[in-house]
Amino acid sequence: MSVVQFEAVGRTFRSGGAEVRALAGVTLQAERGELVAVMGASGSGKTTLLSIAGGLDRADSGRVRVLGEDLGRLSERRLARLRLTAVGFVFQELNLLAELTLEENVALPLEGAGTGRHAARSAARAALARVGLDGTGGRFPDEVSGGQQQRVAIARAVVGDRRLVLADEPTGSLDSDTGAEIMELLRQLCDNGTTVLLSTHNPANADFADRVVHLRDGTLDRIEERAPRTAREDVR
Ligand SMILES: Nc1ncnc2c1ncn2[C@@H]1O[C@H](COP(=O)(O)OP(=O)(O)OP(=O)(O)O)[C@@H](O)[C@H]1O
Repeated sequence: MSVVQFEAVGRTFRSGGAEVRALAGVTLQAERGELVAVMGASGSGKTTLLSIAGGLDRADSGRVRVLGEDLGRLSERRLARLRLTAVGFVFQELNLLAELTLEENVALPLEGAGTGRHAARSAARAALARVGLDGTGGRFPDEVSGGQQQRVAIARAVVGDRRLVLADEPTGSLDSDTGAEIMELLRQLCDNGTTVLLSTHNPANADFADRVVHLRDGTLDRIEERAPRTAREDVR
């Protein structure tokens, strides 16, 4: 079973009298442990694709399956549940809450999904350890670097073993060395079984991908299969 499967997916926005076809007949898939990079010029449909994969927006044609669920058939309530339990989001803007500690920030999605406070905090500490921030849970976002803040955002996306991470330009606000460290981390998560769908303008990020999907004006231009930079031998 693919983690994400798009079959001829379309999405058209209407604002005023104008219509914008953000996606037109896009077919792609991502399997367990794969990092799939979505590339394309500004406005080519990358964010729309990620939003639909994460159930934040709905396709208006075609079929989208996530972890075997046909998103078009899910009620808003079940879609929200899937978002809370199986899917994590990472954005260019970190969206960490300044008044909460790192551990509290990471625990938030679990607490939102109904996990008790103690279990959520303990899962948050485990997620922080997975991103190389063991022991930093009591600090506040403004006490750590931008790269560390992005690691916290990734911990928040994977906490509780979410199987799909949707990352929209996650290195966009970082310098290139820190960006490469974040890509190494995403690659490592994939090698341990997470699936990452990443939108990026940066060809260096695509070097970490198993597959690169090129969008042009909402259509699939081509798909490249890649041998990713990190060795795959350590796949569990
Ligand atoms: N809510 C919306 N209402 C109207 N048009 C929209 C909406 N969301 C996206 N669009 C349009 O759909 C097209 C695709 O947008 P999208 O944000 O998916 O592109 P993108 O590849 O992510 O761009 P960028 O790299 O600049 O983030 C654009 O023409 C955009 O203006």
